[in-house]
Amino acid sequence: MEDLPGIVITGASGRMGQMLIKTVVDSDKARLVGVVERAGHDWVGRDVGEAMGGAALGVTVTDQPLDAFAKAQAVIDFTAPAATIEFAKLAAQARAVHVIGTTGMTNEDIAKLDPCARHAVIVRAGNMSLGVNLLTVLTRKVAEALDEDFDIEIIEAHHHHKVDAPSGTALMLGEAAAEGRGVKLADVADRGRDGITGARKRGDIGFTAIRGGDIVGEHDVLFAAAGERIVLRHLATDRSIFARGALKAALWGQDKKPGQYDMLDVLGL
Ligand SMILES: NC(=O)C1=CN([C@@H]2O[C@H](COP(=O)(O)OP(=O)(O)OC[C@H]3O[C@@H](n4cnc5c(N)ncnc54)[C@H](O)[C@@H]3O)[C@@H](O)[C@H]2O)C=CC1
Ligand SMILES: O=C(O)C1=N[C@H](C(=O)O)C[C@H](O)C1
Repeated sequence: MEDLPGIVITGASGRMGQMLIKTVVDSDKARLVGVVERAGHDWVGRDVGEAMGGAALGVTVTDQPLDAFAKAQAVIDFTAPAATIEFAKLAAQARAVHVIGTTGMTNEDIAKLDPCARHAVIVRAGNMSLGVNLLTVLTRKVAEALDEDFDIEIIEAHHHHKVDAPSGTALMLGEAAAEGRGVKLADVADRGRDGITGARKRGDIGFTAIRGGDIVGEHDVLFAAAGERIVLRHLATDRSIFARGALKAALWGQDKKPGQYDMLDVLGL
């Protein structure tokens, strides 16, 4: 047990934090060595199992990430962009694999990961599930096969707590579609239609975000032409798919050279 990779979970009380804690505790391939919450959170100082409403796990929630990371082989981080950038610096200092599930990061945020990846392995993906990563491969292939007579639209739906749009997954799918078309997503993305928008521009990739209730995550990639439509769809019904993918990434990263990777690398897709 002692020689299994030690994992720290950040954002312990969050929807994904709690799912990740359960996934690591139930795994026979890793052990939970630390959990982090933001300073001032009422879980700090408590046993995380009890804070989650169950039996004690012998791991106390801390607001001192570096102390926790120093004891770990990997950090799994589904929090918020500003926190993730700080955690990347600390994970690099601790030489721990940093698995980043946080979405809503700007290009400037992402650039701040570059110096960290010189010292440690970073695996980052807007969606850690096998199904969505396979969908990105299919999306690229379909976009490659069709010309601009097919309008590409990405429609995503999430729970009403979600703070960023389009979702990280929608952007991954958009990148895949743009790659298939041989264009840059930044040049063709249409992300905010409202009012008199004018007719759709040929070649654009459109995004629509639905927010409501407890939807875990749904993504459609629509290829619409005159007389026919193709829809590629992924429906997530349980957050465990993201947590399992993140743990797989943390284990995969153990023997890799410092650098930035994604789930296509982890899954070999
Ligand atoms: N890549 C993927 O497969 C997936 C990514 N996500 C992303 O993960 C992120 C979190 O999602 P949820 O768990 O639903 O959100 P949430 O709001 O339930 O949890 C976020 C947690 O992070 C904590 N946090 C914020 N700042 C912190 C700091 N400085 N130090 C420590 N903890 C801090 C909050 O207190 C909270 O507990 C979002 O960006 C979401 O889009 C969610 C599901 C799957
Ligand atoms: O915030 C969420 O919940 C999710 N976020 C990720 C995203 O932005 O795509 C992944 C998943 O869809 C759930």
